[in-house]
Amino acid sequence: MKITELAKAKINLTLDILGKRSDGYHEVEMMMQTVDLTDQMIFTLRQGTDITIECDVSYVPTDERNLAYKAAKLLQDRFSVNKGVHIMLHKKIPVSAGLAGGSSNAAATLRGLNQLWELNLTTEEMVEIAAEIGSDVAFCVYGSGTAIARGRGEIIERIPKAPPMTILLVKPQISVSTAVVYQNYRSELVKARPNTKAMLEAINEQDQKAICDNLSNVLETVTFSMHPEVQRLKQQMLSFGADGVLMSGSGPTVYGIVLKEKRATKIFNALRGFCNEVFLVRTC
Ligand SMILES: C[C@@](CO)(OP(=O)(O)O)[C@H](O)COP(=O)(O)OP(=O)(O)OC[C@H]1O[C@@H](n2ccc(N)nc2=O)[C@H](O)[C@@H]1O
Ligand SMILES: Nc1ncnc2c1ncn2[C@@H]1O[C@H](COP(=O)(O)OP(=O)(O)O)[C@@H](O)[C@H]1O
Repeated sequence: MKITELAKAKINLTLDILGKRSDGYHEVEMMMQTVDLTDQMIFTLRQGTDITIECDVSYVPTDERNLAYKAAKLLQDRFSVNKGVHIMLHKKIPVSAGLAGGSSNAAATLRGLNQLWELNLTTEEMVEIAAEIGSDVAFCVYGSGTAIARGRGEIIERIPKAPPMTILLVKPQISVSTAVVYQNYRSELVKARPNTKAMLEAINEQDQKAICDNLSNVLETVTFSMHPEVQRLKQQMLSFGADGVLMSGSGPTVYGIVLKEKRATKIFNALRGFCNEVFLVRTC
């Protein structure tokens, strides 16, 4: 028996930090949006209880460090499952990019194994389990759409879908650690905080221009100071004519919303001249 699931990347339309928590995490308020850059995952039932992972790119761990493995093991232990699985992961989402690739794989594993192992879990039950794997996994359980994430990211309020928009994603050839970025966050260095209410209104009214005007991420202050080339990339995308540009999550991916289709293709080609990893995607 085989189950196929698609794992979508996310971008943060807003990301605000409200304070530091006693558990070491940061209290966040962020608007999350899926885009149609997807990994494909194929789950095949195995005899015995082994969990094995195969991936078509060499730099993703295929052992217990893989978030998909963690999700499978958690389900197996929690529900005393005496079945195994082989997971084939076709990777398209750049790794350590601020696009929640690993989290989305973990969420797709919860959905896939819920079917393969016939666990009959509700979405809400999967969301609860997701929080034990990572802060971004809960949002990814829903598969697609727009939401506000609070707490350490695991409390999800689903909101109306953002309008369909063309997005350019650019992943610079550097690696940033989410933990290090959060550790180095200093609220006094933030000049303008996100206005979540204004962004919500913009989405409710399907006002693309207002969405572009309200993009905001307080973690830019940290990643830009560690890697000035990420800030330069943002400036470049704005000067090329993107309508709104923001770093996603802890970075280093920078995305641009381009409201005119023809202009998006032009900017895409210009960026491909000097960046390896550029993707033209849509909100979904
Ligand atoms: C910044 C964001 C924005 O969507 O995304 P990415 O850049 O990773 O895509 C998320 O908050 C990342 O979520 P995720 O990548 O799941 O984080 P986790 O594995 O739970 O935590 C990694 C580390 O980040 C820090 N962390 C994470 C979340 C949070 N609310 N406060 C924190 O301080 C902690 O130091 C933790 O050890
Ligand atoms: N299924 C997975 N896909 C990608 N990376 C994974 C996966 N499982 C674990 N990782 C590890 O998780 C880390 C963060 O990866 P990723 O989820 O792509 O980052 P981000 O949340 O910044 O988008 C990397 O060090 C990577 O090796």
